[in-house]
Amino acid sequence: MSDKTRVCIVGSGNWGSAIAKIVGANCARLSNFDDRVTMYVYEEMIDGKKLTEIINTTHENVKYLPGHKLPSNVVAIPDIVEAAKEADILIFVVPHQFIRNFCSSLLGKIKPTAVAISLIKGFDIAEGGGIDLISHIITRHLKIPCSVLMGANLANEVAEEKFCETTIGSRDMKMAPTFRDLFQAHHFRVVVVDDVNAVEVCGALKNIVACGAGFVDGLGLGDNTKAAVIRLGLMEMIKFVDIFYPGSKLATFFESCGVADLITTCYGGRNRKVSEAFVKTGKSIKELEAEMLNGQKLQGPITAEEVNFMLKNKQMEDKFPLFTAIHKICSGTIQAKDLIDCIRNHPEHMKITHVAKL
Ligand SMILES: NC(=O)C1=CN([C@@H]2O[C@H](COP(=O)(O)OP(=O)(O)OC[C@H]3O[C@@H](n4cnc5c(N)ncnc54)[C@H](O)[C@@H]3O)[C@@H](O)[C@H]2O)C=CC1
Ligand SMILES: O=C(CO)COP(=O)(O)O
Repeated sequence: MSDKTRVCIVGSGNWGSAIAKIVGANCARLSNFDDRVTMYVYEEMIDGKKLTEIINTTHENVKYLPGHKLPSNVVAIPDIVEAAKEADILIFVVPHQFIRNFCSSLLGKIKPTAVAISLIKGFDIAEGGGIDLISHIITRHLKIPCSVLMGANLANEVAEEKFCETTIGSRDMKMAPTFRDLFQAHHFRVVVVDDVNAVEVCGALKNIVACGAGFVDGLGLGDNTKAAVIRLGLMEMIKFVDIFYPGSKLATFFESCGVADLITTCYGGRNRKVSEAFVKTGKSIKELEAEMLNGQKLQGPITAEEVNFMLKNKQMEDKFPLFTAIHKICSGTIQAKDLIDCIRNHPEHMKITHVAKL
C-alpha cells in the first residue's frame, strides 16, 4: 500500500472540472500525494459516447469545461464508490441538491480515516424547520471531518488561470498545510481560516444576493441600485451569520469567501445571468436554467427557498427583507419590479448609529 495521500474529487461539473486542473497538477508535482486523482463523473452520453470515456481519452470535460485540458493523471470514474473507496481526501463539488444521495451511496464505503473538504455552495433543509450546512451533512452521514473551500472563483476564469484568491475554512489546523499544497497554484492563492461555518454560509448566501443583482440588471435599474442590493445583501449575510452561527467573526467577510465572492457572483455568475433573463423574458427560472446553462445547475433560487423555509418557520422574514423578496420573486409570489419596494424600508435604513472605530 502506498503511504501517499490519495485524492478523490466527487463531482465533475464546471467547478469540479476547473478544480481538477489544479488538484491534478499539484498531485502530479508533489511527492506526498499519489499521482492518480480519481474524479467521480455522473455518467451521461455525449454524441453517443460516455462522458467518462471522453474525459479519459481526450482529457477534456467537453460538456462542463470545454476548451481546457485536465491533467492526464485525473481519471474519470462513473461509479462513486469505486472513485472514493481508497481516498484519504475527498473533495466534494456537486450541485448542493444532490449531496444527500451521494452521501448515502458512500456510507460505510470510504476509509474511516478519510477527511473531506466541501466546495459546495448551498444548504439543505433540516428537520425541525431549520437548515443544515452541507459540510455538516457530510460529517454526520459519513462520520468524517469536513473542511470547506469558498471564494471568488468563477470556474471558467480559474480554468483560464486568471489570478484569484480563495478561503479554506478548517477546524483542524494540522490539515492546513496539506490543503494548501493540494489547492494552491500560482494563479489561485489560498488563505486558511478557522471560522468554518461563516466561510460556508457566505458561499451559500451570496448566491441569493446574485439573483437580486440579476433582477436589477434585468430591470435596467443601474449601477447605484445594484450596489445598494449588494450592500444590503452583505448586511443580511452578516446578520444571518450573527444570529444563526454565533461566535463567527466579522473578519471572515473580508476574506475571498465574503465580499469578494459576493462581488464576482453579482457581476459574472450564472445566478446573475439567469435572473437577468428571468426579468427580460418572463420565462421561468427552471426553463432558463435548462436553456442557458447546458446542464450546469443554479444554486441561488433553491438556496433562497431553503433560507426562506427557516426564516418563515422562525417568523423572521421581515428581518431579512432582501432574501425574502428574492425568494418571492424566484417562486413567482411577487414580481421582480416589486423588489425595490420590498427593500425601500430595509431595517438598515432605520439605523441611527455611531460608527465603530477601526
Ligand atoms: N461553477 C462555478 O463557477 C462555481 C461553482 N461553485 C459551486 O460548486 C458546486 C458544484 O458546481 P459545478 O461544478 O459548477 O456544477 P455544475 O453547475 O456545472 O453542475 C453540473 C454537474 O451536476 C451533475 N448533475 C446533473 N444532474 C445530476 C443528477 N441528477 N445527479 C447528480 N449529478 C448531477 C452533472 O453531471 C455535472 O457534473 C456548486 O455548489 C456551486 O455553487 C463554487 C465556485 C464556483
Ligand atoms: O460561486 C461562484 C463564483 O465564486 C459561481 O457563482 P454562480 O453559480 O452564480 O456562477
